[in-house]
Amino acid sequence: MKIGFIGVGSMAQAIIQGLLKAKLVPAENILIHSAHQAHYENYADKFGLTPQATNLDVAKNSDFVVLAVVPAIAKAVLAEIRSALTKDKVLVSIVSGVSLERLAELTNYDLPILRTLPNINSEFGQGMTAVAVNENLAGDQKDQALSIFKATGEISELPETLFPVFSAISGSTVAYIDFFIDALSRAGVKYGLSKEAATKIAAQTTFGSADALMQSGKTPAEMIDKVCSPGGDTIAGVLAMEEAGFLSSVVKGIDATIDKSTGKTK
Ligand SMILES: NC(=O)C1=CN([C@@H]2O[C@H](COP(=O)(O)OP(=O)(O)OC[C@H]3O[C@@H](n4cnc5c(N)ncnc54)[C@H](O)[C@@H]3O)[C@@H](O)[C@H]2O)C=CC1
Ligand SMILES: O=C(O)[C@@H]1CCC=N1
Repeated sequence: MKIGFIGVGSMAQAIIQGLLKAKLVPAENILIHSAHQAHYENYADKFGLTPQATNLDVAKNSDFVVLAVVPAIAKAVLAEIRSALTKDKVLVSIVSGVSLERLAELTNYDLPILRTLPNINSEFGQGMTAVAVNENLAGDQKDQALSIFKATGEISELPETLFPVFSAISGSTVAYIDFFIDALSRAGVKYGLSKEAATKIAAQTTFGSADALMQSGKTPAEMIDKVCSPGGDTIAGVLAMEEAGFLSSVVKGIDATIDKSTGKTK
């Protein structure tokens, strides 16, 4: 099983590192090409991957061709590799906002296609990836395609209509959680902690809270209630955060993310 990456930016590197840690395939079975020769050749050299001179070579020599470029150039790159995309290969897209129908239109209608929306936590095996397949992808070929993302975390098969909201509360939310951790850490610095100590405390607390929530099977509201002692400190903090607009600020951020990914805003 050879997995080729077209584009070796932040997201492709996270998936590649996750695959290497999971040992899904030998490193040399990962083929890469991107816009910057010095970068992709050094990266391939460092991790034992196989560099390819062109996007077309990646497509010709891989069983799974992962399109990992920004949405604006997806069309041009697909035109470049279209002739090599035969139906014994699977096109795997991680590109935000490009539908299965559009991917088929830009390639060949008999091509097996997996559309995904991963997140950057794939690097450490803690990814969360939405997946949707077209009618040409089934059986072993589908299982193998999904195994790429199962190796780097959890997957969720979703209708494409829900991809924008998934992308907002997962792909983009990695940044929003870090934004929250940074805000907590700055509050810690305000009261005398070093930035390093405050960040570690805030990050471990975020990690532990997510883990406890999932292990307990309780709702977030139930977990909040367990921490809010009657007449205590936490309820005072929750009310002050809400007075400052915590909930509506988060939802407005998600609204803006969805509007951007669906082309409602520039
Ligand atoms: N960064 C993230 O957390 C996530 C990103 N995505 C999607 O992943 C895709 C890539 O995003 P990032 O990795 O963040 O962007 P990036 O800018 O870090 O990476 C883009 C890569 O494409 C390469 N590239 C540019 N022109 C090329 C060409 N003509 N042929 C081959 N390679 C070319 C660049 O050299 C670079 O390696 C986007 O479509 C984005 O929607 C999806 C989910 C999460
Ligand atoms: O910011 C972006 O456009 C991509 C899509 C989801 C996460 N990063």
